[in-house]
Amino acid sequence: MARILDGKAVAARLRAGLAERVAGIGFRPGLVVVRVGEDPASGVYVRNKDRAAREAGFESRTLHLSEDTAEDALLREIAALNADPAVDGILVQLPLPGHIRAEAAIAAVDPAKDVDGFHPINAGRLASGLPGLVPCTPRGVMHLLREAGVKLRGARAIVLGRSQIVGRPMAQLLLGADCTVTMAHSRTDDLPAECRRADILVAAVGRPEMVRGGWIKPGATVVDVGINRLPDGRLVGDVAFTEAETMAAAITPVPGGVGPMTIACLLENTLEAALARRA
Ligand SMILES: Nc1nc(=O)c2c([nH]1)NC[C@@H]1CN(c3ccc(C(=O)N[C@@H](CCC(=O)O)C(=O)O)cc3)C=[N+]21
Repeated sequence: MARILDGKAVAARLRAGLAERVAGIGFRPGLVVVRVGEDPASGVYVRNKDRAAREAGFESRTLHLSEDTAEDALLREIAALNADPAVDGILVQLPLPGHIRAEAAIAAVDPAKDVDGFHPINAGRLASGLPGLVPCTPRGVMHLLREAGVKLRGARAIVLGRSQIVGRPMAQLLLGADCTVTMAHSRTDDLPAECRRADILVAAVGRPEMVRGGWIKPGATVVDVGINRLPDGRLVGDVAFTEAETMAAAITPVPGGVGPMTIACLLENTLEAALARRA
């Protein structure tokens, strides 16, 4: 039976460490989450992030704009936050309403305040092996793998999903840690066979319980980034957990796995951005 990688506990330790560092720097790093409209899933995330930020001594606020906000009005709000010296981190909550181009909003954020790490400048830095702000979820996954003592150098890793937000930066970080990385996606031939070769499997596809027990190499480490709400209200990942845990050596649960790490890394990025801007 697999060891459970307790993201909730690791995230709590990470946040406690950040709180200690913040207490020693003489100012409160400022984080602003920009939320447009009423996407219900975003509500939970924004509240959790706000509480975590305050508990760790950050200044945190949400700029909540109405659903019908025009794109150029949103870009002006972002420009004002870029110019505000008290703001160290800006996160534009996704998804945005359909009439706003997400790429335009992301590109409008000052790369030095881009604590999501989604700006093309930061994505390019990561792909080039240069320092920059790294997306929170992949960063959180790397923390979890290191904390769990998972051997990375030379290991075969597979990333399911090629999103800008998780899959691509995840593959870059694993590559940077000397894994042999496969990026798989909806068009990959014989996905189960690809998965069975992997010592480390990271699932980030957003399809409930798609990864079955038989896809997992015995003894592998399984990281489940998916958070899917089923019609019956249950929260499940992209991995069929009860099947997978009989095959894997270590596995992250949903909830309580990667999600809490994402929030802790948002704070870590905000502190990093705050210190870098003042250096
Ligand atoms: N610009 C932007 N950046 C994001 O990072 C971003 C975003 N937009 N839009 C929405 C998604 C979603 N997301 C989550 C983060 C943490 C949990 C989390 O902490 N989940 C807990 C609780 C889950 C629950 O009970 O609902 C867990 O997995 O244990 C969930 C979801 C960040 N996102």
